[in-house]
Amino acid sequence: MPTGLPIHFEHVTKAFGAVRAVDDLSVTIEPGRVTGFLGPNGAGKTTTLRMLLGLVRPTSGVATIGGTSYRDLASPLTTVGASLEATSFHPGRTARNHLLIAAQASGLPATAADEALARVGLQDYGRRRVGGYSLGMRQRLGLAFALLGDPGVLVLDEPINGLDPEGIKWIRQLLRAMASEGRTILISSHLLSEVQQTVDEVVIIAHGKLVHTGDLASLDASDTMSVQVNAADRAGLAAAVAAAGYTYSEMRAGLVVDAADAATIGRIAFDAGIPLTNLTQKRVGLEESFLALVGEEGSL
Ligand SMILES: Nc1ncnc2c1ncn2[C@@H]1O[C@H](COP(=O)(O)OP(=O)(O)OP(=O)(O)O)[C@@H](O)[C@H]1O
Repeated sequence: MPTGLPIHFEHVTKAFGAVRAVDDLSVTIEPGRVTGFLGPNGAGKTTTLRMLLGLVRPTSGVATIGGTSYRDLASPLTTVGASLEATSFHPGRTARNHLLIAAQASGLPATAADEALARVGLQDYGRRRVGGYSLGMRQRLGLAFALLGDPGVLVLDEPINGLDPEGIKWIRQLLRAMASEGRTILISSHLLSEVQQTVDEVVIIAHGKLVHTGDLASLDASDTMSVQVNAADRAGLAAAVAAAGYTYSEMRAGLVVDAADAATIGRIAFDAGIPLTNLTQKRVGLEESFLALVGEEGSL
């Protein structure tokens, strides 16, 4: 069984002229979990992954896999598998041939190609030319390349982008299964909603800087809870809520009281002698918390 290794970024900075694409990023990605690397377009995700894979040299800081820089890994392909962008495949060549060539070049046996094809569900299509592949099949083939050396660490840039619902379900199950085998799985996305059901942990960057890291639930902080409440005497309710120091917005279905819990709002209404017709605790969605963290850019 391949070993999942931690990924460390230590004070990693990459400047392109005046642009700090990545700015003093320090974070650890643990094995056995699926970690979502999130941020709006241009936040610096691809540059960070490229530094991790030795494709771009950091201006300062170090990125390591199990304590070793990619360039110094004794056996890169069996340590870390990566798929950075939609790889261009020769349309006239079969998927199996593409993989066989890559396996041979890396000193892996031919069986590695068939195993990778099977792992991504392309075993029945491996002898077809890639030119006839759908986008989803190409994505699977890209993943097969990443899996060729059966690595313990998987780094995938936007792997869900362009997949149909069935493909999304499939990759979700695959990544979760691989994490439960103890592998380290890092996947980037500019949309939290796209990876929300796949990831255990999130690392969020904006303008090259780390803005949040933790498990998915940590995004759903309690101070982002609100209460939806209504009464026949809505004006009286609004006055009582405001007098207790809460801010609210008025919706068609009632008031939405910010940063409040249902028990407290219920008591305020009771004390004011206002019978309620509705009292519901609302959580601000994860997506909204995410957008609040990454700022306006998040809506791109
Ligand atoms: N080779 C380069 N030369 C100059 N600027 C670059 C280069 N590569 C990236 N940048 C800049 O660095 C910033 C971060 O880009 P990066 O591609 O890492 O972001 P990203 O989060 O991956 O976004 P996307 O999802 O759109 O690819 C952007 O402002 C980009 O224009």
